[in-house]
Amino acid sequence: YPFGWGGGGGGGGGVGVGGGGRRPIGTQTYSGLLPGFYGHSCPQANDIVMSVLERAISKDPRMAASLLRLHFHDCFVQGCDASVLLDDGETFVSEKKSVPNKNSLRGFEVIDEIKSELEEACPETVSCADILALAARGSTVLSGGPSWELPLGRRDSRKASLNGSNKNIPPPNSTIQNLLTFFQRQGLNEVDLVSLSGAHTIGMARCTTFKQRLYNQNGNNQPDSTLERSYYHDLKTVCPKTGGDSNISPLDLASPTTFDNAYFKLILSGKGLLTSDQVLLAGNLGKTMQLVKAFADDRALFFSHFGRSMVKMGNIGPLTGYNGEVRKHCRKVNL
Ligand code: HEM
Ligand SMILES: [Ca+2]
Ligand SMILES: [Ca+2]
Repeated sequence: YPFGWGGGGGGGGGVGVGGGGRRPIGTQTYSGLLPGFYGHSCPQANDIVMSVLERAISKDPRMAASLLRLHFHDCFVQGCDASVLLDDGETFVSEKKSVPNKNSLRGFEVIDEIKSELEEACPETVSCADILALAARGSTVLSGGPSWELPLGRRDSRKASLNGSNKNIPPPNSTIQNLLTFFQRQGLNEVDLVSLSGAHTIGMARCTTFKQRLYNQNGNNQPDSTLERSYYHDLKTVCPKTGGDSNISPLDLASPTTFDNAYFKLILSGKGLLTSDQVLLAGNLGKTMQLVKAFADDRALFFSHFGRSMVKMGNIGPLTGYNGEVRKHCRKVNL
């Protein structure tokens, strides 16, 4: 697919920043969400999330990455409203069938397990959208990454958008300009782009998402010149010219299950896996190049920016108050 996951640029208008707006209050951004939202109604919510996560991640260390990614793929489509968790409905098609999501997103059973434990402890109280946000933070922490104060109170959508999912999630062969446009559409900037890309410090990617770099990056049957030689040869064994499309390779070959800043160090040595990783440096955009270097140099700096950007991403277009609902099952809307 010459333009990544289909859609490419274009469209998408209006999805994202809706409701809430973004009034600055001190250094925080106002979203209508509050860290203490379940303080009385379900004080044990985070503990329940963490205990399910601990079990799931010790059984499958990649699960932390998969859950972190779920929150991202939720927030970029209609805002952080758990739309990504819905199976096909009567009036909409599941986002699980979109090009970026199908045969790719994982972790739905873990979210179901968290939801069922929460329904037992605090019935009809904690939204699926908040579960995604809590699971993303918990997964980061359990992988050795930072924690942050997490605003809560998102409500769940009554619909999904297959089209929004195809249009709003950036493809892996994006240019730096492309990436910025996708992020700006969600109210996110260059700093957020670089810090949130640092999520690729954990997890895996399928051959199909980076094959073009190995065999035909610019339509000239040549590999991507920004790809380091020995890494290029290693990748070819995982991802042959024909077949093997669902073989997987770590996004951060140095520490694929540890949340650290190795991802940025690898980019500095030409070992970013996806085009979208390597262009943060090779795209020749001063601001993102400087940030890659700064984060490679200073893990604490990366961690503090990552937390801040995760809060910003988590504040995209939430449903609050009487909008939306608290689903009883994360895969379907309430009757
Ligand atoms: C900047 C634009 C981004 C692009 C183009 C991108 C693209 C991708 C692709 C192609 C994969 C591999 C999927 C597969 O092969 O099935 C992936 C995996 C992943 N992405 Fe991103 N991503 C981006 C940003 C983000 C953000 C903002 C986050 C979270 C904050 C994130 C978290 C992850 C994680 C943790 C994985 C590994 C998932 C797993 O192992 O199950 N990505 N990404
Ligand atoms: Ca959503
Ligand atoms: Ca790592």
